[in-house]
Amino acid sequence: MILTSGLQKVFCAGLDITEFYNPNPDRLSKFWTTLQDTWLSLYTTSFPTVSVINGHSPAGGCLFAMSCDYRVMVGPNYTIGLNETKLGIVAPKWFQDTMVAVIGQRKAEVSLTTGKMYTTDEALQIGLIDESLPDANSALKKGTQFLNNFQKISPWAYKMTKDISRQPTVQWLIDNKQKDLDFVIKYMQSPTVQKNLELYLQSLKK
Ligand SMILES: CCCCCCCC/C=C\C=C\CC(=O)SCCNC(=O)CCNC(=O)[C@H](O)C(C)(C)COP(=O)(O)OP(=O)(O)OC[C@H]1O[C@@H](n2cnc3c(N)ncnc32)[C@H](O)[C@@H]1OP(=O)(O)O
Repeated sequence: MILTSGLQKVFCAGLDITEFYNPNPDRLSKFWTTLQDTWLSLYTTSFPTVSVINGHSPAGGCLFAMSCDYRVMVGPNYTIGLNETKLGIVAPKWFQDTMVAVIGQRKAEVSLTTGKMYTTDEALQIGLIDESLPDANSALKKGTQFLNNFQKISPWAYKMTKDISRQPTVQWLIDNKQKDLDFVIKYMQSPTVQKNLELYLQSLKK
């Protein structure tokens, strides 16, 4: 499966920040549970996945890209990263662990604490993406070539290998789904977090 965007310059703008601003707890609960379930499904697919990152990919966009098996990004003008600290919020543990699995503990810590958005070249250098291509068509071709590798791999061997590799992060969320949800709902009601989100939303307006 190839995950890509039909938009001109945005792969995924991340989660809809307006869902966190002045949230209705019931609605936020459904929103966050849907996110948890979507991520669990994407991170544990029984088939190979590639993200063809054909535009900017902040926060939740970066999470979805990192959850695929391989990342091909169009360069040099787009950016990718977990920028939550720039919004004055904290990337949840499972977001962080997904990044650690891709780029390693040290680089992930620097990336997460600074909320850095990496250009395509920088992302390639730190291993956040696997390949950089100059346009969307060649990126799609590269992504397809990667998937073709699996024609000669046993689906069972593929899935078991991926499960072993991703199990700790997956299991943590399965075991802590409700705790994670309760924390997000409480956290999003904090006046400080709300103020940070208000300022960030204002900064996005043109
Ligand atoms: C101890 C443990 C703690 C655990 C607590 C857990 C709590 C964590 C919870 C949340 C985690 C959230 C993760 C996220 O994904 S947050 C979202 C992060 N996203 C961003 O920062 C992206 C911001 N957007 C941009 O940078 C740009 O819009 C860009 C994607 C680069 C596209 O640029 P451009 O094409 O120029 O688009 P515009 O700027 O014109 O945007 C158009 C309008 O859309 C609005 N917008 C953009 N992104 C978002 C978004 N993610 N959510 C809501 N709204 C968004 C933007 O304001 C424009 O609005 P308008 O047309 O009204 O002006």
